[in-house]
Amino acid sequence: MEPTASPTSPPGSARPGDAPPGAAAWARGLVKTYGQGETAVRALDGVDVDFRSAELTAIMGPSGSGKSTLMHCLAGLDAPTSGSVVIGGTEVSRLSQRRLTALRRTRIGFVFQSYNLVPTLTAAENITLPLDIARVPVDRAWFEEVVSAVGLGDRLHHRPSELSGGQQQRVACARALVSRPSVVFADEPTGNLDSRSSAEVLGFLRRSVDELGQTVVMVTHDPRAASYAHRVLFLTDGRITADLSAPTRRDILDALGQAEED
Ligand SMILES: Nc1ncnc2c1ncn2[C@@H]1O[C@H](COP(=O)(O)OP(=O)(O)OP(=O)(O)O)[C@@H](O)[C@H]1O
Repeated sequence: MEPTASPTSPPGSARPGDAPPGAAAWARGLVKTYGQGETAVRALDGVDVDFRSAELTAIMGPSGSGKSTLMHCLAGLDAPTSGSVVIGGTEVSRLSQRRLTALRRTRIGFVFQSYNLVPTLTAAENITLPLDIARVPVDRAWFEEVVSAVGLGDRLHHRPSELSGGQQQRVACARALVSRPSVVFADEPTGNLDSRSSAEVLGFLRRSVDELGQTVVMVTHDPRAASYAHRVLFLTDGRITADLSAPTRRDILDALGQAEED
C-alpha cells in the first residue's frame, strides 16, 4: 500500500500550504461519527488520502464501509466530526456556508446515480445550469470540447425524457465538467445503467482525465467500472485498507475477496 499522508501535514490537519505534490484534493485525519453513546457509528475512522491531479480514482468497499460518507465529507456535502479536507487549494472545513455553496457550484463537479437532471430543460441548458445559477459566464470553447468529448452533439436540444439513461448520465457528466472543477465526484455513476451505457459513461470519465486533465473520484460497487480507474482504494470499517495502482478486474476481484476474508 502506498503512503498517502504528506510528511509535512500534522495528523488530522490538511492545510492549503502543505499541498502534497500533484494533489488536486486531500484529506487528513477524517473521522465521522453518527449518533452518540452506545449507538454511535464511526463511519470514518481516521482517513488520510491524497487524490492526484488528472487521475481517475475508484473507491470500493463492502456496504456500510463508509464510501458515501467519505465522498460526502470530501465534497463538502457533509461535515466531518474531525479532520480536514483541502480541494483546489481551499480548506473546505473552514468555509462559511455561503462560500461552501459557491465552492460546490464552481470548484466541484457531481455525478449521481440518478442523473438529477431538470426535466423541463434541454441537455444544453442542464449542462450550463450550475454556472448559470452561480452567474459565471460559460466558456464556450470549453463547452464545445466537453460536449464533443461526451458525444452528445446531436442531442443537445433534447429534454431528458427524450434521452436514454446512458445519454442522460453523459449530460450529467458534461454538467459536472463544464465549470472545469478541481475534482469531479461520481457516486455510483453507472448504478442504473446497462453494460453498454456503463461503458460509454466510464469511457467518457476516463477520457476526461486522460485528454482533458480532469481529476475524478468515483464510488462504485462494480469491479468492471473500477477497472477503468488509474487507482482503486478499498475501504473497510471506515479505514483505507488497500490502494491499488492501475489494477485489472482480476486484481480488483482478488482484493475484494481478500477484504471479505479479513
Ligand atoms: N445519516 C446517518 N445516520 C446514522 N448512521 C449513518 C448515516 N449515514 C451513514 N451511516 C452509517 O455509517 C456507516 C457508513 O455508511 P456509508 O453509507 O458511508 O457506507 P457505504 O460504504 O457508502 O455503503 P453502501 O455501499 O451500502 O452505500 C454505516 O454503518 C451506516 O449505517
